[in-house]
Amino acid sequence: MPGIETIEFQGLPALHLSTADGASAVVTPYGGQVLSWAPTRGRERLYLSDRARFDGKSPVRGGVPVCFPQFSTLGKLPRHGFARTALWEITEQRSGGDYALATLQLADNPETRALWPHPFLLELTLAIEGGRLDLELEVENSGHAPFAFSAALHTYLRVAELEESRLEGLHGFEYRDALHGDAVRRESGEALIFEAGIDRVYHDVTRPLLLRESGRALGINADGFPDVVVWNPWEDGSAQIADMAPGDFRRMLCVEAAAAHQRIELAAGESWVGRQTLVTL
Ligand SMILES: O=P(O)(O)OC[C@H]1O[C@@H](O)[C@H](O)[C@@H](O)[C@@H]1O
Repeated sequence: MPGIETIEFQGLPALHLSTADGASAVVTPYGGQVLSWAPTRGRERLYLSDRARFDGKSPVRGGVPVCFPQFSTLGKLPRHGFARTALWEITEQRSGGDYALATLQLADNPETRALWPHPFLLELTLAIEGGRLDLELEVENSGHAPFAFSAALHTYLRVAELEESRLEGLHGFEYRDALHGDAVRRESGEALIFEAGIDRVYHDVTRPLLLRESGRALGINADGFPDVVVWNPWEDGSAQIADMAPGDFRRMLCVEAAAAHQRIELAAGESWVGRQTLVTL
């Protein structure tokens, strides 16, 4: 039956969204994290590690973790902030014949204020329709003083074979390369191909991206998020990652919509919105 169902996913509470034409997604309030997305007439498009921990404490390796209020180690908080390990609340569920949508919220609470002293409201909305997944992250400053944050939708895309995949659209953009001493360079390749680990923040990306694989392609568009992070740990990096099987680096590529290069300043009472859309082509 298409619509929205409450399910248990690896022991976590979750919503299963589906449409009459066969698209589906799973999201859990734990971390406000999308765990699965399959478009109409298509296979799963998100990577989720077989070794992911679903203990309600650890970050879940895969799907779309929400990084907030800190991207990576750009601050004093735990890596990628606290939103991905906090319990969010489901606030809206809606579906028609051809679409399904859910909204989850996370508000500041004693645990978040102990780490980061600001009142805020985060809202994640996911919507599926046909070959499309829309993710929207809204950040509201619900306090009386300004704050600054960095953030990302840390999307783990599933690929059949990374070495046969290419990412188009980043040509000409400046990036910071975390694997080469944070050197800042300009992308000179027409497409990124993957033959080694990669951990880059591309700045102010204004074009949609295209992930090409043999036999299929995925359009990746962002709005509001100025940056794109491209990450794959490769063989050496994944040896340090306990919750990922050794060969899995070939099956995933993170293409993240991020506000990482510069923090976003939000005045009291103001909101900011960032989106990432994935479309099968
Ligand atoms: O292992 P974590 O905390 O989920 O982070 C994974 C990766 O996330 C990426 O966004 C960062 O650019 C990488 O540096 C980091 O290693």
